[in-house]
Amino acid sequence: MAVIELSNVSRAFTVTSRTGFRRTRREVRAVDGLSFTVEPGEVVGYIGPNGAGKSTTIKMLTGILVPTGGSIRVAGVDPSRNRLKLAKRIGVVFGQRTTLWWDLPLKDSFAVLQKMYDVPRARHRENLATFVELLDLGDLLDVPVRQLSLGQRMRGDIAAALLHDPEIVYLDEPTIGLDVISKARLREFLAQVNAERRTTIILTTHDLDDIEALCSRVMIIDHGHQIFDGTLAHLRASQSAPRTLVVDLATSLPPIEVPGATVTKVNGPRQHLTFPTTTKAAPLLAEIAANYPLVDLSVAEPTIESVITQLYTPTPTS
Ligand SMILES: Nc1ncnc2c1ncn2[C@@H]1O[C@H](COP(=O)(O)OP(=O)(O)OP(=O)(O)O)[C@@H](O)[C@H]1O
Repeated sequence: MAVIELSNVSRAFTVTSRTGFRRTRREVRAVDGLSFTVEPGEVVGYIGPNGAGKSTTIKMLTGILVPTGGSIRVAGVDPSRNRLKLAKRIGVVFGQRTTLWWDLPLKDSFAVLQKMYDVPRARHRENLATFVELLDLGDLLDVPVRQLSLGQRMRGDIAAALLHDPEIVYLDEPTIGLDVISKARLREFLAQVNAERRTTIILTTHDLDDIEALCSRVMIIDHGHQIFDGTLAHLRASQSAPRTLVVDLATSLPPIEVPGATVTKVNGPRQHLTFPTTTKAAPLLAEIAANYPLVDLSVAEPTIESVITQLYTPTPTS
């Protein structure tokens, strides 16, 4: 049974602007007729350009915002009507701000959370020991949160969001501002939590490496509408972003001529060619090998960035 269910959900805001002495009011539809379900244990990447409606969706899923239309059920309840009840079953991390107590040492924040969520002491101890080890928090427990670096604080925030064994976790930009090693460790940790605890994860991020590392499913939203829902492989296949062929020749030559492909860069004996995803690579390779002194070659799939950029870019109408 689905753990998250949205049916035709909308959320509008009234925005007032002033020009001279005139005040005008207009309606912004942050989320507009959104429907989807999420099954227990799924890791869903929820992505979209700035202002697409991601945070508004997450706020409705936690019950902070009430939809102006449609219905939502999270863990079997309406979030806005059962906010406190639901709080025990979900965890939330907002990368841009902390939910920890600024002046308290990390361990005291964790102790407050144990009381707030009424977590049995033995379970709390067990979870804390696991997260301290996996997130390398041992040396940080006595440090006041305000003295932690961004990466250290984020690890603390993630532990805090998981200590009460939530079934669902919403992560909003959890890797923002972290260095590559911290990002990789955090992704590993989240994958482990998902695998071992079957925690459902909804991940909002602008870092597509997070999505590639963690998400079995990606949902893309733009202007409040869902524009894609499927696997990364489907997403790649759904768009016609070109593939790249990198060819190493025995000698430097002017751009080679290969029907169906276009040379985009010449770098000494190395030439880069692009060709549509609909074209098969093998005949191109045969053509090059037959006509040029080929030494080595590789085919690069379109990056997920290029696929998504193409998806966000409206096609010009003629
Ligand atoms: N409280 C509010 N009052 C008025 N408009 C709002 C409010 N909250 C969001 N909006 C508008 O709703 C739209 C969607 O905003 P939202 O914050 O959900 O986008 P987002 O996808 O999370 O963007 P970002 O990636 O920049 O965080 C935007 O046009 C935003 O200006």
